[in-house]
Amino acid sequence: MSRSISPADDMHAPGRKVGLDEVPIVDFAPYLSGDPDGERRVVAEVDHALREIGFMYVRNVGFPAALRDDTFAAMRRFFARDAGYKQRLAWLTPESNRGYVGPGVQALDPRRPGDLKEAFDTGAEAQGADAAHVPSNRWPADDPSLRATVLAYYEASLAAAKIILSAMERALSIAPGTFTATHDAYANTLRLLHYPPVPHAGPQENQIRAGAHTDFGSITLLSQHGEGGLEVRNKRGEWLMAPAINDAMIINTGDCMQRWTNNVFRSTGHRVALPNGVDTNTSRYSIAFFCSPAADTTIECLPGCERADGSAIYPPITAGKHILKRLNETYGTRDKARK
Ligand SMILES: O=C(O)CCC(=O)C(=O)O
Ligand SMILES: [Fe+2]
Repeated sequence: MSRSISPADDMHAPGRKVGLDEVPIVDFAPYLSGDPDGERRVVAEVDHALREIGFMYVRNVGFPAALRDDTFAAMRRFFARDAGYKQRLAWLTPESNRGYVGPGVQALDPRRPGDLKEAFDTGAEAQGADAAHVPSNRWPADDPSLRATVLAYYEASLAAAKIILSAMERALSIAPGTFTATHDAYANTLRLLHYPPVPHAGPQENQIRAGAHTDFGSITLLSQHGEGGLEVRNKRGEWLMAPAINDAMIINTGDCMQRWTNNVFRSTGHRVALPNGVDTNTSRYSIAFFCSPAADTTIECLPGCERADGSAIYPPITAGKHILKRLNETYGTRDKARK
């Protein structure tokens, strides 16, 4: 079934099922066991996955399954509310990047119509004096358990992300803390996603659930509910279906990490297609935890990642500037969608 697809031209042809040699499953149990051989093995697996494909499934990274189930239940409740309720919590600016994003508002592939999805973006709550510069979450006042569940999910995701980031530091032989100590600030985004049913006559030409894109930050931790729908582009340009696997999260590296590592770790294109390529009468839910370094972190070629001649591909940039630029590109359609 393997075929060569030009991603730009073939929006609707479904991908083929991914092979585990292509997106491997990395079991973190040996990494956390304290056994040096086990640790080395996991680090090597992470290194291979992120250099070769930029995606991996991760198991046993300490994320509580019950919390994932609770969060899916809470977001199902939220997205079932009427449009007016959700719109009162609307996402307002790329700078704040918090709140409800309605259908068609974001186009992850800016050359395409807006994505057939709705989202709710949240982040860490400001502590003390940080409130002066940290954007506020836009929680619904009548559902305190949504806030509590989502904030718990945020904390558990950050803890899991730090374990993965520490393995990545070891894979690159860079100073411990280079990644783990720069991801504590308020730059991470926890995004709840709902892809509603798509009626047969619904989509515009080339409109899918999430257009082909790369992620903006350092790593993304994704939980899919049910059947999946995520597709990952391999080096040959083929779309591979990456279904939900029990007890595993999908991890991928984003543009910021690719830039930081001078392209050693890949930021790989992906999208969410329609299950049968045309329409669907089922909803899909997913949760993405987008990790980004603190906004003032300078992203420049890490030691050991230089090209053979010692040079770097990219000039230095701050993480905040880089992420804001990418957000702005994908929200170019928002004024159109509101009309
Ligand atoms: O919903 C998904 O499975 C992936 C969404 C995604 O790639 C994104 O929002 O960046
Ligand atoms: Fe993505």
